[in-house]
Amino acid sequence: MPDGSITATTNPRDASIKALSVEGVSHAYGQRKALNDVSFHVPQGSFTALLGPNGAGKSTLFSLITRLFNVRHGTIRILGHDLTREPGEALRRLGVVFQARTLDLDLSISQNLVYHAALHGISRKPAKARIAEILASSELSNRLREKARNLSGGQLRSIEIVRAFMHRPRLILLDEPTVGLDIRSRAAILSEVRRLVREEGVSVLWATHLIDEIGDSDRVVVLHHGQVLAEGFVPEIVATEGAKTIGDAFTRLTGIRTRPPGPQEAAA
Ligand SMILES: Nc1ncnc2c1ncn2[C@@H]1O[C@H](COP(=O)(O)OP(=O)(O)OP(=O)(O)O)[C@@H](O)[C@H]1O
Repeated sequence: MPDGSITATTNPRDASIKALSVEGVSHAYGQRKALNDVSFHVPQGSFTALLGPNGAGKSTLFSLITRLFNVRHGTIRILGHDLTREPGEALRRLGVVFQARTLDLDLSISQNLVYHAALHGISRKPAKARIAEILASSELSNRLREKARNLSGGQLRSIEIVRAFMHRPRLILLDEPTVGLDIRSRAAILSEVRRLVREEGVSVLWATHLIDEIGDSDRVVVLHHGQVLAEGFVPEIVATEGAKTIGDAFTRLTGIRTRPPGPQEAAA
């Protein structure tokens, strides 16, 4: 029996079991090292930002956690379940929002969500109840019969987030979910995910290269050139770096100057 699996099964709320633990993970594309001995964790019930510039290795890491790639060096555990030794147990506790859009635009919003729920063994009635629960305070609850192609980019992303939450996973990965969205949609999506973290006690790993998406009480993992340069709550990282803000700390760690949102991101 793998380490931690008995405790994880009998007491999933045990805080000593991490929602995600990544230990000594490396990955290379041929000669190019994308991840180099990466270790960090996501505590249960936390919003953890994986902060890194383009090419840092965020998508590679997500490909390993979702098992698109095999973990060849190191160990990844989801709620104590080793991804290599117990892939079924690990993956059924996981929800994912990939960077690329993945809804079927010719199906209705409801059909997209009910179909996904069916893949997780959830039948139509409980699936519809779950959709209503997640979308209780959203205007999208009145548009479930519309084709997905009628929605804006931000609304499509919101539905992908609902879809990731449908089967009540304990850990959700979001790979740069606000890329290409205007500033208002970005803020709406971020606050919706934060609400679900609070209300459902789910754990989130939110990959981003945008400093302004990080809140003062978030945990942050700074990834650069495939290596973890810092991990901790924002005030800890800021203090350790002798910085004033998390943006400042990021610049000290990586040598990269942060910039305000670009024109598309800023357009309301
Ligand atoms: N299929 C691939 N073949 C070769 N090199 C790759 C491949 N995919 C990624 N890389 C390289 O691995 C490194 C990490 O890339 P990765 O896409 O994981 O970073 P990222 O942080 O997700 O960046 P982005 O935000 O641009 O997607 C980069 O140097 C990238 O060029």
